[in-house]
Amino acid sequence: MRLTPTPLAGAFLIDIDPVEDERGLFARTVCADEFARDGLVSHFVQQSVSWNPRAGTLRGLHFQIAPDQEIKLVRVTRGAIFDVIVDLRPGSATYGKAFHAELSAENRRQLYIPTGMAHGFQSLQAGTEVLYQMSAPFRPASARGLRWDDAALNIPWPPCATRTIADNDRAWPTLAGLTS
Ligand SMILES: Cc1cn([C@H]2C[C@H](O)[C@@H](COP(=O)(O)OP(=O)(O)O[C@H]3O[C@@H](C)C(=O)[C@@H](O)[C@H]3O)O2)c(=O)[nH]c1=O
Repeated sequence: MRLTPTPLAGAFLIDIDPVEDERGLFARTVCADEFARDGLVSHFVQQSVSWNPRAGTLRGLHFQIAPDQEIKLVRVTRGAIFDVIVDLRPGSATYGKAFHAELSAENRRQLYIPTGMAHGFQSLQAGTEVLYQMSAPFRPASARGLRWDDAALNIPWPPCATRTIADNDRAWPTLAGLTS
């Protein structure tokens, strides 16, 4: 596995180191020892799947507040996403900054998201399936969101003919609104 730090401290892109032969490939996707070397946790308490039949489906930006803040490990098992995180850690040198990466079934890339970040994605292909592992259980009372199109975040969402977004995701506050 190759762990590459992102500009947002504590967030990593994780790529596999495949061993290939005539049958295909084999590769580790989580390793407690390798994760621990870079300070990553590998104990997750929930795993969830997100199915997106249409391209242009946008989910997010989501996070949970204390005491239910969660680490997420995200990968795509079918299709592709434009995956986004935003640093919401008070006092962080990159507070309010966004980072994005393309995760796909083809590139098998994972994004490790530490606590204190909002997360969202846009599906880039019809029939995209996203698999999450989470370090803390889902608690509806702690679930919060941030506006995906807040101009202050300057996220270069890929253009698409039709965007599918849930009403609650259209109604989250902007970054300025989160702190006021
Ligand atoms: C997130 C979540 C939702 N649910 C339920 C609540 C609701 O009835 C239904 C759909 O929930 P949502 O509309 O919040 O699903 P969705 O908008 O796909 O939420 C997800 O968005 C991405 C961006 C993330 O980062 C995830 O952690 C998660 O927040 O599933 C769970 O049971 N467990 C969970 O972990």
